Amino acid sequence: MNPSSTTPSRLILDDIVHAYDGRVAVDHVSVGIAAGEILCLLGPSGCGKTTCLRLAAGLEDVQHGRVIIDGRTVAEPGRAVKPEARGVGLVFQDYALFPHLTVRDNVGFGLRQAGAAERRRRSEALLDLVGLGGRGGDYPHMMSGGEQQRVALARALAPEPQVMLLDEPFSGLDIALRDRLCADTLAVLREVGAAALMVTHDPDEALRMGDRIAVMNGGRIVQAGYATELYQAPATPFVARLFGELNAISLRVAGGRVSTPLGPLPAPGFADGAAVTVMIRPEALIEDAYGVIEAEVVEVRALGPVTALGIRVAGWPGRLGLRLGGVPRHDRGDRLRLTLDLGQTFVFAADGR
Ligand SMILES: Nc1ncnc2c1ncn2[C@@H]1O[C@H](COP(=O)(O)OP(=O)(O)OP(=O)(O)O)[C@@H](O)[C@H]1O
Repeated sequence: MNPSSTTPSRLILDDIVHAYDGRVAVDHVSVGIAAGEILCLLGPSGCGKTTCLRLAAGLEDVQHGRVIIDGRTVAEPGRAVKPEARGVGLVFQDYALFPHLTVRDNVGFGLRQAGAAERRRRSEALLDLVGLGGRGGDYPHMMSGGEQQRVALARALAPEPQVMLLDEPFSGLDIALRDRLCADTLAVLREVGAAALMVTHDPDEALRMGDRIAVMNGGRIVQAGYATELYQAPATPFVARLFGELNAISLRVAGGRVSTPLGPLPAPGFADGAAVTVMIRPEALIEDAYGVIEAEVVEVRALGPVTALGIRVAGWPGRLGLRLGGVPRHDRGDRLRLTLDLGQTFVFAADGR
């Protein structure tokens, strides 16, 4: 992502390279996040996400590149503004609350300059904001894990940071609680208008939380953009697979297209004879009484809101995955007619990753 693009960025990581013991963990990463915007760094374990966050927070010294907050360089090789002087709020998974302080005092911890009355007023207001109004007198051990995480969020927001850094803030929570906390956090971040950088390995969480998503792999950003861009136009098979397993087949291009057992697909930009991997999302296969693709159902799995079918189509090696909304309406052995949604099919160079 180009940090000098249209909206002024409140937080910029500019050409960050970082190595541990000579092994590169972050490789020329640049991101810019505007006020009121949430950018999710999404990628598998070990791809360098947390290192980026730690560099932005000042918990790690910058070896190459710069961290810029509100136009001010806060870290570059050999020079670093202290973490507490960066105006940054941190919500790290293991950023424990102080057990001997009440929830209210935990939230007010970063407001020591304010008078006692003001500190109390602001702590209570923040607890209201995260849905914990009236719980200020409790101690952390009296709260559930999700409630403690909301307290941690309120504590991070208390000094009204211009920048929020969140590292897997919802991991380890059950789905219902995670969804609620995601929504709460989103609302709070929007209200305070901070620039937020959030790390997650969970694509659902990134889609839910991120205004934009930067996908990392092997220390690099492989694609960055709006969620719809990543979903509809993945730059690599890796990005395509992030949002669910795909049906894949290896073929060769002929006459600007590739002939698949599901019909021909355009293959612009590929030379004749080029080896390609065709990837088709399960949701690209649409049940259609007039469809030209004939399939046989070989597997039916009810997944709650959707049903996953395994189907066979003449010429396709193995089975294809397909998803239909709702409870199962098919049995093994049923025959289906399908149409292919070309918007959810992708042609990548065979050696692409
Ligand atoms: N303090 C350290 N010393 C040595 N190597 C480290 C250190 N911290 C991270 N690494 C290595 O750097 C790479 C990137 O780690 P990082 O924690 O940034 O990745 P991540 O994407 O956040 O992973 P996870 O989701 O598992 O936390 C990994 O290979 C990791 O083992």
